[in-house]
Amino acid sequence: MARPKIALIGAGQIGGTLAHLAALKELGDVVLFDIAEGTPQGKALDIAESGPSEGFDATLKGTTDYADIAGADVCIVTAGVPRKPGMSRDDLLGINLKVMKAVGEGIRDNAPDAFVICITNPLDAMVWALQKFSGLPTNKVCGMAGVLDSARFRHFLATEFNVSMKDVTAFVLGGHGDTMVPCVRYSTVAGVPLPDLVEMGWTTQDKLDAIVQRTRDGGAEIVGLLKTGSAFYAPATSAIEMAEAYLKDQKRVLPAAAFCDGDLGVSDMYVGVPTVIGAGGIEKIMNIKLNKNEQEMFDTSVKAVQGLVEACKGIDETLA
Ligand SMILES: NC(=O)C1=CN([C@@H]2O[C@H](COP(=O)(O)OP(=O)(O)OC[C@H]3O[C@@H](n4cnc5c(N)ncnc54)[C@H](O)[C@@H]3O)[C@@H](O)[C@H]2O)C=CC1
Ligand SMILES: O=C([O-])CC(=O)C(=O)O
Repeated sequence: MARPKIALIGAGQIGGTLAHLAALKELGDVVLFDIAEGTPQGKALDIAESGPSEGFDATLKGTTDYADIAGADVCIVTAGVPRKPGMSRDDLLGINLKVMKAVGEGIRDNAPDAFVICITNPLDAMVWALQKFSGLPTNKVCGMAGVLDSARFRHFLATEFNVSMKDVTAFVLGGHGDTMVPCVRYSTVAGVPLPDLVEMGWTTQDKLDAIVQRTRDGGAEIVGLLKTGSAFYAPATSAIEMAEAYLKDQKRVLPAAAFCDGDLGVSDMYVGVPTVIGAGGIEKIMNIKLNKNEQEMFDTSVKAVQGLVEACKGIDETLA
């Protein structure tokens, strides 16, 4: 049977890392697409030349021609620009919206059956626009942010508790911005919720609050350190986890920016919610119950995303 085909739209920092990871894991044959002539070809050849040492047979092709993504099973979109220190993700909206239009049309015309994972920021508004521009079914278009934000939360928690990352679960919901909602009650160490761990004296409420805030600021922390761009290793790993769940029909329960149609009280927009990802794409949204405080934070986050969606409609009238 032919290997699955994975198209990576954008061959920058995340795109290159995605290609490397997809090849190392032999998830499928990789096509790297970018508008910068030479970049996708150079990265594809460089990674392919690591194949003999790593022992993978997956093929890699770099291209500036959308025709080469034809028939892709998965498309992961990182095309656009990242932020620099002093910028918010929302500052990227105008420039990246134009990129989403070109990418959406490219996917629509060449890979209409793909499962599409958008990474480009500001994430929730960009995935909303990408779905509109591509016209693909909403269950086949989603955004990656929650897996990354939850991984950051898990990393900070595991370090604080001095336990294995494997035993820490976490859910970060809402929009991928300053208003994201790390769900303390639904995050656990081996099933024991974080509030219980505070009661048990494993940490203090102040320390937990600081970890929640560090999680919210996780992207900005890396931007401040790198200075030339934003995080790319963990974002790529997170999207690969989602792509693998789809390709292997794993039915993984992962937070993703998914199209909500009344889910968690949200209608007609994309926002971070717990989902089940399998061969059907976003197969289910878990309509978890939020308490009053969580609901308030989630509503604030949804409102922030709604504002960005309205801004998109103001810029491109075909979206209105
Ligand atoms: N959702 C999330 O959790 C995260 C999102 N991001 C976002 O991901 C995006 C990509 O980040 P990086 O890979 O670090 O940026 P990068 O600048 O390294 O790569 C972006 C690539 O997109 C290409 N590009 C620009 N316009 C294009 C078009 N019309 N068609 C195809 N390719 C095009 C550029 O030539 C460049 O190679 C940024 O918007 C960033 O903010 C970054 C980290 C996490
Ligand atoms: O912070 C940024 O600009 C990139 C991003 O979304 C993240 O790393 O979470």
